[in-house]
Amino acid sequence: MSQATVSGVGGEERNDFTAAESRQIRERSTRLLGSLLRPERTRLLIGLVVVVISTAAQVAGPALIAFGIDSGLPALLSNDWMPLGLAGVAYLLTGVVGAVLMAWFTVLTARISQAVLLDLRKRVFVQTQKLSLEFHETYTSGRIISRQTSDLDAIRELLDSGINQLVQGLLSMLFIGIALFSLDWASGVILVVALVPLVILTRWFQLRSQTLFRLTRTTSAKLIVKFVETMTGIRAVKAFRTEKSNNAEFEGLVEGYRSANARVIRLFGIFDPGLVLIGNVTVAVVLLVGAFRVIDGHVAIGVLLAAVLYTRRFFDPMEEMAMFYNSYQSAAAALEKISGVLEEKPSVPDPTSPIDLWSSKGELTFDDVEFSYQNGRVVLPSFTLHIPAGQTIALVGSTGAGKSTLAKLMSRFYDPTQGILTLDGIDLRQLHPKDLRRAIVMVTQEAYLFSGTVADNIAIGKPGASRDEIVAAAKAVGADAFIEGLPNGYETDVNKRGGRVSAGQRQLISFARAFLADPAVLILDEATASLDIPSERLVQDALQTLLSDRTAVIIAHRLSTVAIADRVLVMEQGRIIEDGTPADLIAGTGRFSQLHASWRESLV
Ligand SMILES: Nc1ncnc2c1ncn2[C@@H]1O[C@H](COP(=O)(O)OP(=O)(O)OP(=O)(O)O)[C@@H](O)[C@H]1O
Repeated sequence: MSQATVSGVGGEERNDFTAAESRQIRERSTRLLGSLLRPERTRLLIGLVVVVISTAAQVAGPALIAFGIDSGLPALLSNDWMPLGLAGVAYLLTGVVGAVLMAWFTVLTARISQAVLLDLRKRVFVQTQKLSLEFHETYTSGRIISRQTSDLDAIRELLDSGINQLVQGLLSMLFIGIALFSLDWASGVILVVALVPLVILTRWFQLRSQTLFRLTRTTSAKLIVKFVETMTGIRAVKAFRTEKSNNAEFEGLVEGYRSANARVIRLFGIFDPGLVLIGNVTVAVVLLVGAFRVIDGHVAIGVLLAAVLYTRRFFDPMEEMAMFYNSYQSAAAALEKISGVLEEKPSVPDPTSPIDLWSSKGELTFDDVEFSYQNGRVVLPSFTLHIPAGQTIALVGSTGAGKSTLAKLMSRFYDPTQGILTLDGIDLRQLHPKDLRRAIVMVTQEAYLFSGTVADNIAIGKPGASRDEIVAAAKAVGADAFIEGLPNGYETDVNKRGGRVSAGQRQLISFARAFLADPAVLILDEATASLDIPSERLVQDALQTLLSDRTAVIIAHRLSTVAIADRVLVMEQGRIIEDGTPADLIAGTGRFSQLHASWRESLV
């Protein structure tokens, strides 16, 4: 397998990585983690010092008890309260210091994790928005939602508690080991022996859980994808009554998720009691061996008590550390996926040294342009086309002919695979993105309205537009009348009940948006065939206003639109097979005159 297959989101669907590919993915995650943690390095350093002191203070407890019992009590019998008093004060002090520092550590790590998560969340949003349409057309919305939700949650879980517990756990085990060996080496040796079954059990758990956790993640991701897909396509679901089969499929997925989780729980069902058992047996052995040695006079009673307390405490973080492994696994997988998305390069990159175009005339030229999507099949074979400034072009052709593809090239959603596409003589790839967006606007079929008011939605065309400008734009395209009729006029929330607008009205709002943007080139995917006649007339009038004084390319679905065009391009299988004025083409005998005839028939 070539290395290139795992770059970006390429390896997401695979789990048969070679060693080199795994390394590549791991390095990518590590790089991302490094770049996220770098700004937090001062806090991290303080946090490390704080947790070391706080754990040491907490581990001091049993040793002080041993001192109190073995030295304090005998001294007290001879009326010397000093050693016991010292032990008591020290115990209290270490307790307080340990607690205060622990609180500080918790706050510090929470701050770090918040900062890291916020940074990551922003990066994912900025990146997914920056990625070209090509990425979004293949990477499903369910997957992109998973990146921003469940993946970030997995990382949050790890940062919020997992890492704290791991660091505290490891330090505590280390300090306890040292304390135990310095107090009573025999108990220390028993603890080391106990490490053997502990390591075996943990290793067994790790190996088993790795596959199982991966299974729970993939099954839960499938659930999300199915859910998002169904809800995005809810209209088609309702129209074709696919609820039943969707339910059945979803049930199957839920069952898969449940059984994966059940297997994880069963695994914990063996691991947890196993840990407790090893802990208890070790404590019993330490107590038993210690008791004999106390009787022999080798060990003081206080030391034995401390040894038992230490042994007990040694096992306390084990369960949490095993859980850490769980959250670490999900977080690592999440980070791998997120780093893949962040590594993706936009297929339509911004120019490195952009050319400014202050005011565009709107002249478009395709010079020997060829285009194929990622799969390599040539959709638009090499062609040359000149669109003079100010011309209104109707693009017609049967479905799949390549009309939308041509439109997507003009608005630079994609770049040509060969040849050059220029605006006023400048290669679109060289044009400053902000100038490009100002000069060329595409109104898509969906006429998408974002949450917010009608006014907000129109203002998208020109951020910061005044209310007068917004109303003027609405008036120009004939949208003013219906907007004034909405419950709150321009302030009506388009997503609230009562604010719902019809397809034609949505189209008008998007026209007002485009009018306000006032681009030199307007590209319009005209999908208004379903409108009723009055709405159609309204939209038609709006269109006339919208198109005047600019270059316009309309994917025309209606005869009335073609009539207002200066020029018609007929496309077939990616080629422009006819090019002329509507009148000339109708008079001819080509594809368009047939199309025109059948349109006419459909009107009578
Ligand atoms: N993202 C894509 N990846 C691969 N192939 C694509 C993609 N989008 C479109 N195509 C293919 O490109 C060809 C042209 O599609 P295009 O959408 O441009 O046609 P169209 O003329 O606009 O059709 P319609 O009128 O149905 O919208 C079709 O064969 C289609 O299958």
